[in-house]
Amino acid sequence: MSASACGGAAQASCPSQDKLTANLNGIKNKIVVLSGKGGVGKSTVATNLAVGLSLAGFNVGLLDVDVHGPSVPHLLKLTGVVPGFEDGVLQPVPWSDKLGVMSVGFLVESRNDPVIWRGPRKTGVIEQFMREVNWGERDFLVVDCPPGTGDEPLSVLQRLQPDAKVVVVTTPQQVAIADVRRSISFCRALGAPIVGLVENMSGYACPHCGKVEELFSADGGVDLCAEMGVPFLGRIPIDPMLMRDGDQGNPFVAQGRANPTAEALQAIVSKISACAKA
Ligand SMILES: Nc1ncnc2c1ncn2[C@@H]1O[C@H](COP(=O)(O)OP(=O)(O)OP(=O)(O)O)[C@@H](O)[C@H]1O
Repeated sequence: MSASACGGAAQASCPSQDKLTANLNGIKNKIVVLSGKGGVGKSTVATNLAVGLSLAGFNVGLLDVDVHGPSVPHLLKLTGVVPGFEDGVLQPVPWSDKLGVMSVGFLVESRNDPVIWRGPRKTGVIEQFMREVNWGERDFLVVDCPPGTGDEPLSVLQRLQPDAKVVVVTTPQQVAIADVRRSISFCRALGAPIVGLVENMSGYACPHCGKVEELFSADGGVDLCAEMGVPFLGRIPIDPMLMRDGDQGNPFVAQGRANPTAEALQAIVSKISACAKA
């Protein structure tokens, strides 16, 4: 089976869903970043994708629905920010004039408090995000999901239908691949088209010379794409600068570096923007 990015079947929406998604009507392209496995770099990919698209001139929203570990505020140096609330709707927090951000992390009072919410509460928060954030006119909404195929990705994909597309993130190891295979089946069961798969932490980028060395098994993501007919979007190496930038709240793609990691991220941004509805 061969695969190309951008594909996707439209599905009929229902009136109650139309009401729930009214504040999403001005968004041309919805990209959901997910993975069956935790810690593979979903937030890193989602944040750099959103920033990269905004730097390419697109008007972008970034929505973080990881209720248990919302990391987007930290990755963009926006921790402690309280979003505005006007006319009954939340206002995205501006990172720049081209990128607005909303995260469940903005609504949790303390960064040290655990979020102990059962499924319906989590689903309710996600539906509130869908319904009550004034996204306005955007070229893209990038959604960072928590790991797995549970309530949060299910709610997001159901609410964003019929036109959400998915970017799946994995690492090369078989233990991640097995979970990510389930994510692909999950998307297919929901009728959500997959733009492609990113193999993150694929090899190691030397901080001195930039050369990428294979560390563990390679090509797990490529093989999975071939097996399941999913487009391959690229490999991002383990790069200490990518981690350090994230820790410091400086998105890597905005630092103007020229190395294999920057090239890989830029290529992913270009592939996603090539699929954009104008
Ligand atoms: N290619 C990479 N090179 C180096 N560090 C990376 C890379 N990708 C991600 N990281 C680091 O790995 C850690 C986990 O990344 P991230 O939070 O993006 O994963 P996640 O999949 O969103 O996690 P979770 O499942 O907890 O939501 C972070 O410290 C991040 O900086």
